[in-house]
Amino acid sequence: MTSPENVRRVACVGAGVIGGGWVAHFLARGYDVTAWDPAPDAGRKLRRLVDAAWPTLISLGLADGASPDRLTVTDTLEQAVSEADFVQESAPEKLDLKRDLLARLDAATPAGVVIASSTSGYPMTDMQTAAADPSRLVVGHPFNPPYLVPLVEVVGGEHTHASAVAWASRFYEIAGKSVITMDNEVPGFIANRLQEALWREALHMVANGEATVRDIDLSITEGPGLRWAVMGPMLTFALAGGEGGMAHMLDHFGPSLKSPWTRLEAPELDKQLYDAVVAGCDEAADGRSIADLVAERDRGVVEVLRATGRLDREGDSR
Ligand SMILES: NC(=O)C1=CN([C@@H]2O[C@H](COP(=O)(O)OP(=O)(O)OC[C@H]3O[C@@H](n4cnc5c(N)ncnc54)[C@H](O)[C@@H]3O)[C@@H](O)[C@H]2O)C=CC1
Ligand SMILES: C[N+](C)(C)CC(=O)CC(=O)[O-]
Repeated sequence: MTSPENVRRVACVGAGVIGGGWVAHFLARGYDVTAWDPAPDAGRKLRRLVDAAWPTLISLGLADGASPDRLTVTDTLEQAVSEADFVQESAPEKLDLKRDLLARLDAATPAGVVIASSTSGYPMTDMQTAAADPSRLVVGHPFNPPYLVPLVEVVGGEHTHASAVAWASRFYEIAGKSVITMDNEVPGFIANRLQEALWREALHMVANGEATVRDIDLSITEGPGLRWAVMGPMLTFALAGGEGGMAHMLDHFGPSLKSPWTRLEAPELDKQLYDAVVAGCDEAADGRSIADLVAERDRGVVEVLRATGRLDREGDSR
């Protein structure tokens, strides 16, 4: 098995929003990247995504020798993975598709090479059932866009070997990511479980006419979101306790946790709610295209990373 330090070639299978973002990230980190996606126009879309991200990646600093020319889009899945030192799967979030694809990847990838899935929430135990060698299959859950947002959540399944989880965590670190390695398959991992709780409440408020899509977004970008880029919800709330810190915060506000501030069931995603959320986002976009919004988001994330000193962290360059 190649050590994480000696990885040269990464295969990305599935090259949409997240697979394409992974491709841009690994190219910027100086890897050779092979990519495969069954969609007829996938290669063209992928190169467009990489080209759009590249100026930002240059401004952040590329690894020695990094170049978009080191991307090869292959005609088959087998060609993409046959010489890979690591495989990142980013196909659609459908359990049966992931099961079949991971089994196919396992059959085509050289023995011992770790294969990671970008899944947003399926436990690896449920996805690895059809693979001949499930021991090398891990979840490597990224955040959009993977070339800018550092976090990856790594966890194995029941049949994953601990060494594959450790290998993937180390590799992602060398490749410039911030890694949370999980010992157990917590539903939704950590960050998505938190995000989904917030999202569920947001949908309830839109469905009940309690808040507009714009109100929801402003409530985060002008409020808690500003603090969360600096400190997480725990330390942020510790400061709500003043000199008494978290202990005073819990004494003061802990009992109100029992107040009915939250609705625990997910709302029905019926047509009315669907249409309200889509129309609200169109209105919030205010004529900006998705490409405009991606560029605006990327500029903002880079500024936040700079302002919070995250760009010069140890381990960020290889
Ligand atoms: N979009 C997001 O914000 C995030 C998505 N993810 C996860 O990443 C994965 C991919 O999601 P997206 O990139 O958003 O979806 P997407 O729809 O943008 O891209 C999926 C790509 O997979 C390709 N594809 C279809 N069938 C395939 C197959 N059998 N084998 C390989 N590729 C196939 C499609 O042609 C498409 O290009 C999912 O597991 C998702 O949960 C994880 C973090 C964030
Ligand atoms: C929307 N999503 C559930 C696919 C988001 C993620 O999984 C992570 C992210 O980028 O926020």
